Amino acid sequence: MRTVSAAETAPTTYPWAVDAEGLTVRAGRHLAVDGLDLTLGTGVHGLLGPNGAGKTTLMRALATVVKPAGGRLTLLGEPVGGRADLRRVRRGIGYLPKQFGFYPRFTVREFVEYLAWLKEMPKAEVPGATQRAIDRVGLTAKADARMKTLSGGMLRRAGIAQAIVNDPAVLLLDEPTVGLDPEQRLDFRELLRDVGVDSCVVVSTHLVEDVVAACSDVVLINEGRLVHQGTPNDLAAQGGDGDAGDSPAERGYSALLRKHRAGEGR
Ligand SMILES: Nc1ncnc2c1ncn2[C@@H]1O[C@H](COP(=O)(O)OP(=O)(O)OP(=O)(O)O)[C@@H](O)[C@H]1O
Repeated sequence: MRTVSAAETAPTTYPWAVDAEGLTVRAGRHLAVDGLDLTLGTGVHGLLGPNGAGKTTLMRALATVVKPAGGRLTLLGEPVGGRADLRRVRRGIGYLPKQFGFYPRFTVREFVEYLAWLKEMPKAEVPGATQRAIDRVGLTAKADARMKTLSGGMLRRAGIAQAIVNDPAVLLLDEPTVGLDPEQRLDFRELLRDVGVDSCVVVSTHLVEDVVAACSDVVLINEGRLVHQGTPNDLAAQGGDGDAGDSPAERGYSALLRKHRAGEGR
């Protein structure tokens, strides 16, 4: 039987899981998110953008790792920023950073359990939730292997397991498919679709094909601003024969960036 998480039983009185208006976020001294307007609800949102677009910085703000420098950000109905108490919001978030740390001598199970504890999950739920998360990412056979013995792709799957262990209402995955083999990427897309049925999933990636296959919504940002938001079909419809790319969606991506850069005078 599946345990119902706190995130699921919490009243959902907010229209959007993520609601940002004029959001600015600094990365060092640089304003990496620069006046972003964005609303995200239930579903799988693919976050696309060229190197340096601000994807990682945005993800860090959504994960409440970094506070906004300005504008408004509301997560799960709670305003973030200032002196807001973020504990309730954090219990509803799962986050896989691009680079994540771990104790190499921990087993996969210990690693996931430790993160479940940090997320303040009720103690009695932790073992079952940990096993379920490990099973969902296909690491059952490695549950008791030490983290330092895992391959790159397996490590990333352990990272995904800790991100989903609390059945988060908002799941943030920063380049989660790096290192996954083709079979694992297919399984991962299925997992995303599954989690996205009743949660808000945000996946940052450079792989346009992953977005087309697994996402219900595409968010394209450039220089910290929203360039386009729509379905994968909308994205594909933006491109033409003259645009760079091997697929309609890639050509749509190139066309939108080209128009955005021209509009900004670059
Ligand atoms: N610590 C920092 N100090 C100064 N500038 C930074 C810092 N971290 C990031 N930046 C700058 O902020 C901008 C956004 O970086 P960010 O990592 O959010 O982009 P990204 O879209 O995730 O890029 P990539 O696709 O290359 O991972 C870039 O111009 C980057 O150079």
